[in-house]
Amino acid sequence: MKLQLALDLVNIPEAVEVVQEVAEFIDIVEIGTPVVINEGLHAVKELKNAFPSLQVLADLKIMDAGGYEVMKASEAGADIITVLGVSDDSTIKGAVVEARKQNKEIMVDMINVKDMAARAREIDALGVDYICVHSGYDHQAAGLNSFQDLATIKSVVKNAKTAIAGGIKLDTLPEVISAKPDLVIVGGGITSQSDKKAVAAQMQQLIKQA
Ligand SMILES: O=C(CO)[C@H](O)[C@H](O)COP(=O)(O)O
Repeated sequence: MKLQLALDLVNIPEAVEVVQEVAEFIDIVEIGTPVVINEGLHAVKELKNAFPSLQVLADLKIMDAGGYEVMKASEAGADIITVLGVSDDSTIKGAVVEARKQNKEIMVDMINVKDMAARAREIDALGVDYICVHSGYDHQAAGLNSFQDLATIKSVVKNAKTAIAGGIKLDTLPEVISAKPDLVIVGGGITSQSDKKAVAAQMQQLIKQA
């Protein structure tokens, strides 16, 4: 099981500063959608240059033109690129084809997918690398989480790795770990803490014990 740090509410220098603090406890650093909107794919390039030993995920949440957008993120140095599960199969297929050419990975974000089991089965058959259940900020504000969705996709996905994101904190991490995803994604659960290093270290320890 791996730990991914999601960076959403920072600029590039702040992102570098946060990762410096917690790099030894994480496997993947995510350049969040708001960071890409504010800073462009340049943020991916800067973070990959600063931390070459970490995998960098570009959270583009691609909805169309999968091949082209994966190509651009790959050029910037992304190792993993996100595509939305609600997008058309042709978009996901295009993303996978381009990722294979560039030796990169595709994560499908299942945010707002209505029939989780049926869509996860279809997406798994498209050859993606990760399928991620996700309660975004708007769902979190409504008190939702993705714990049940994780169990649902785990029961149908045969090939892809499974991931979970959305509002995971130190106190909810044990419940997440007990469902055995391949990847846990944490943003505010680390970045909003005053001692980010201590929290990331505890999270890594819980994951390693699992
Ligand atoms: O993609 C995102 C929002 O759309 C976030 O990166 C993801 O939800 C993880 O952050 P947090 O743990 O703060 O919810």
